[in-house]
Amino acid sequence: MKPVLSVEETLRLEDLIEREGTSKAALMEHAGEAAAARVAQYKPQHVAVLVGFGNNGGDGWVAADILSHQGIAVDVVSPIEPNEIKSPIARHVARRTAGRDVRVIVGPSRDELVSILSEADVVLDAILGTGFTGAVRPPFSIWIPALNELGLPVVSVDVPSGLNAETGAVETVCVEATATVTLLAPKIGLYSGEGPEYAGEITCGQLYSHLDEVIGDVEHAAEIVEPADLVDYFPDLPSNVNKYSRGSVLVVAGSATYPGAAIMAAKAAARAGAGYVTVATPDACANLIRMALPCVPVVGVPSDSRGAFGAAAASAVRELAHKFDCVLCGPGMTVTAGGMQLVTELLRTDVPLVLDADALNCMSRLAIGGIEETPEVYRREAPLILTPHNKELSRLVGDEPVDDLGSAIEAAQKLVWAAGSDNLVVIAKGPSTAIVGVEKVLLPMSGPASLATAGSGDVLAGIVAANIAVSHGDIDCWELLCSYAVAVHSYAGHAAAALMGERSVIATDLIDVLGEAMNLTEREALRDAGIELGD
Ligand SMILES: NC(=O)C1=CN([C@@H]2O[C@H](COP(=O)(O)OP(=O)(O)OC[C@H]3O[C@@H](n4cnc5c(N)ncnc54)[C@H](O)[C@@H]3O)[C@@H](O)[C@H]2O)[C@H](O)CC1
Ligand SMILES: [K+]
Repeated sequence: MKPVLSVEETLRLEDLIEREGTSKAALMEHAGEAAAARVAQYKPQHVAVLVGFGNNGGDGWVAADILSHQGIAVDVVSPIEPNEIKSPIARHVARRTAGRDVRVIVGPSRDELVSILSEADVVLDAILGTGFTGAVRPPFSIWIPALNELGLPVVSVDVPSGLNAETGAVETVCVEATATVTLLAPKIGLYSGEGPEYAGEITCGQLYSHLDEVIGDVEHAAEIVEPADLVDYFPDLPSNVNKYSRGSVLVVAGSATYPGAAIMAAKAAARAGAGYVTVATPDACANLIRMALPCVPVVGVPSDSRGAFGAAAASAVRELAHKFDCVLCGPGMTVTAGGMQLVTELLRTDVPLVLDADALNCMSRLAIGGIEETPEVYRREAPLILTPHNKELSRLVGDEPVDDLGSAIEAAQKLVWAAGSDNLVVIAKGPSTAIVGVEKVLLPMSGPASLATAGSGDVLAGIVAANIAVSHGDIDCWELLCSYAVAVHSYAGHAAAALMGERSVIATDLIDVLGEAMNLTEREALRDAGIELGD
């Protein structure tokens, strides 16, 4: 796993490295080398380097010098003369570079800038980095749209200029990078908010050779899950299993209004490897679900007058629950009094539990002002996995706003820290999904846009439940097991898009390609881990 840092954590890391004997000036030299190396991959003959007032600009000045030494024509565009730069380390490298074989243009008009940029094969964006806050001010508010309009390859240093490195927010304008060379460690804003849209391909500049020895001493906002991290999490299928010992899942879901959600969750659980899946659903929709799922036993439990779980459903489901390796509750169940009793009852069982969709909304009604105020309601010995999207997560924490990765992580941490259990994991779903446990925040491989379709969450919940059932509790890191499930869901999005076209994928397509998605996840993990693949 690769650490992802907040801005404050990055500054702390730089200080720590300085105490170990490597100065910030030396880091800037390495940052410039990393940026120049990334630009050189384009094999350019002419490069324009846009620099700002700060140390991000300093990295750009260093890179400009290196590129010109490689025989590349380099234009450096700066808002001020090198002598006027306030940061001593950036001023030093700017003066050094200006005295060498580069053309320096200070404070160009928009037209002059466009004509300089038009001569370049690649542009290096070293305008603003982690020191940037608020809305972009002139002259950069003029430079950035002019650059974007030209559509040239752009390599951004650390973060695309205009992107808030902490939140991923873009207030006004932001460089649309082809590639970003982030420094020391990726910044959380690259994965949050609008970061993924603007950053292009992200690579990390290795500025310090002993990083592994010090990075553990700085807290990190999150960690990126790499394919090789998942090698221990594939459910294998020994020949001596039977349908029960493979892993059994009870899907408590559906209502007369939303029977399809129960069908999709159950089918996904079966396709994701559970040997025995059963659905418990209100009587009112049981027959319809039976017809749709010939391989799955469907148990009807008492309905209320609207065809949702009724008051007597909770005890009927509790009797069933303890016979299964995992219970998934929520898809399509709607929020009713009977549903709330059902969720309360399931939380009290000792069976691993996945709560999704309206089970989460029922849970958030169990406490006013945030469920984390009453952790005894959801604190339990057995694993509990919550799979909220932003709105559901917001309701769980008393309607605190949750609108980007950072706020989702914060809200999820409130829940897991209040319960304080290793077995509680929140899969905070969004364009960038975070998996939040009491000690870890993991960022699994992010899924394609084809996953943004109704029912996609029901499929993910089924995959998670199946993997818990198949593991039989033999798991040392629930966050990684959840990352595996999210990776399979993402690969299903890719595989379904390849078959159906990205805009045409519907949730049932994801279920049909789950077998292929699991194979893809496994192959990628083995390849990343350097394990030989058979033919
Ligand atoms: N992480 C590392 O190991 C290293 C990082 N380096 C680079 O340093 C920058 C951070 O540098 P800093 O000087 O703190 O900030 P910036 O250059 O990002 O920007 C500061 C500069 O920008 C001006 N500014 C701030 N907000 C705005 C705005 N809204 N509009 C216009 N201008 C704005 C402000 O006035 C300052 O002058 C980091 O990203 C790395 O690239 C080092 O090289 C060392 C190694
Ligand atoms: K930048």
